[in-house]
Amino acid sequence: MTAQLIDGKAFAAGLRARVAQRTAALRDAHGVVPGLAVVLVGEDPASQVYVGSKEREARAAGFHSVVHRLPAGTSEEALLDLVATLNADPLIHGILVQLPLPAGIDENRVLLAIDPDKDVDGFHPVNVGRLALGQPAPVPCTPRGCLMLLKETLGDLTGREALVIGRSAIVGKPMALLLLAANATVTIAHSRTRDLAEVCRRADIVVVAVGRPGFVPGAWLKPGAVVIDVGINRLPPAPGEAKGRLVGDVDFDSAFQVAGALTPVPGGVGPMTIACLLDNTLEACLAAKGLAGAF
Ligand SMILES: Nc1nc(=O)c2c([nH]1)NC[C@@H]1CN(c3ccc(C(=O)N[C@@H](CCC(=O)O)C(=O)O)cc3)C=[N+]21
Repeated sequence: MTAQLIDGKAFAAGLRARVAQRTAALRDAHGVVPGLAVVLVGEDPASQVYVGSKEREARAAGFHSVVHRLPAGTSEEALLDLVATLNADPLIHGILVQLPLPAGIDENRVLLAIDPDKDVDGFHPVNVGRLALGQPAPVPCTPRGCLMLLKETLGDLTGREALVIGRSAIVGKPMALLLLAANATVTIAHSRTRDLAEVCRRADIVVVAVGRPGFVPGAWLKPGAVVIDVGINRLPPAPGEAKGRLVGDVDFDSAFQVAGALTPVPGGVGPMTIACLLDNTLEACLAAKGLAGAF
């Protein structure tokens, strides 16, 4: 038997529709419109595509959506000034500074400058701390989307053996905390882990976020495992192709033969990230207006 495909694209469309519905109800009842500001520094083509999608989908949900496109040579001070302006703007409830930032800009300093209440990425140290402590906080969009897909596929995660491969601040670490909060037994593996194939074979849930095409082969998986592929890797174009194919960190064809369920790339985790960003922005808006839980 081959794996069930986990349709992140369809799940994300449903989540966006619910956000749009709640946004319309909020506007009709209170005249309040969630505002999202996205800041993009430089001209990285992949970042341009993601930021374009965020802007389009925020508009489609009925948000006030603003994108600030700054040249690659922008100074750290100018970026910090923009963040301060957005922090003070009453029409903006969510601020996202697209990462990575160009060399020469201190990412940590910029993330620290964002008002934690407007930090819809959940990257501010205060929100990282809140997540670690189990306090309410905006949760990073990608791991949050992964958790939704896991719960949709498996239901209760209590007692499941979960393996997170990758220990980044934006995916691996928060993913492990979310799985722990959901009562899974969590292992975090990384580039120094010994015998990863053997560690992987024990896992009921595998979340892969390492940024290497096809890193996890089907042979590493426990038959029936649920596999979430966070990787988005653009392969070099094959002869006759204009653009290379997009592939994940999991070797799809071999994993498809062994896994119980598997997210595709594209159409898996990526669309969930943006849908969760919209949901986090709506929640930040509701909290700012004292309306949390009302819509
Ligand atoms: N502050 C910050 N927050 C982020 O959330 C953030 C960021 N910086 N920097 C870059 C990464 C990457 N990211 C993606 C979002 C959507 C897709 C997505 O929708 N992908 C589609 C395909 C897109 C395509 O065709 O290129 C899919 O997987 O189906 C991918 C990647 C958000 N990021």
